[in-house]
Amino acid sequence: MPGNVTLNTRKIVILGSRSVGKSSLVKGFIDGNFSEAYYPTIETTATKTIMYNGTEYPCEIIDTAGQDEFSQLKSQHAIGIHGYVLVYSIASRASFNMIQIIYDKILNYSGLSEIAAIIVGSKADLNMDRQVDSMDGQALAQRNNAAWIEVSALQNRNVGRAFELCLAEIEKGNAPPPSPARRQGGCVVM
Ligand SMILES: Nc1nc2c(ncn2[C@@H]2O[C@H](COP(=O)(O)OP(=O)(O)OP(=O)(O)O)[C@@H](O)[C@H]2O)c(=O)[nH]1
Repeated sequence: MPGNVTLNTRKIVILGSRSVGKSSLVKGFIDGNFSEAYYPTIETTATKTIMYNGTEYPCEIIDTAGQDEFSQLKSQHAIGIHGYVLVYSIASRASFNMIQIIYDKILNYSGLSEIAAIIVGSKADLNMDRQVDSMDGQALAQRNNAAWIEVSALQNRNVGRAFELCLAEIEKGNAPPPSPARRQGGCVVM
């Protein structure tokens, strides 16, 4: 939304293996709809305002093409991004294994030691076909200091919550420094 960028605008990127339900998650969040049809994504950006702690954050949500271990992270997915939604399907162990690979690629590319991220187990309605225990998802998130949630776009379960938690992760990192600013040798340590 160029022209409408405010100080509060946050950029969020959705990454994960092909067909895990990234677009369905975004669509469910933006307009509350779900479709059985599968159209591989090239890349789209949606915008929606998320309320957090009484403040409105206009969010640019970038839905990407699915990744595999050989995909190169694009610079626009690693630079200038406030938060990440990393999606695997609870019915696909391979998609779960991709999360750490993607996470490490982001750190490598950006040079950051930590990012604001939520790890999302999608298709939670497919419990009969589950290949990833909730405990495994939680442990992965804990290891990477990320939030975690299971969602179902089909059942419209936890869809909005996933984005709110992502924003919470972003704003945790944006917390104002403890005041007064610590001074060392006359310099303010930022
Ligand atoms: N059962 C179930 N199916 C889902 C859910 N979310 C998405 N799907 C289905 O999974 C397929 C892939 O969904 P997409 O949202 O297109 O997946 P994607 O991750 O955006 O795919 P790429 O664009 O290839 O990366 C579609 O057939 C969806 O209907 C869900 O919560 N439950």
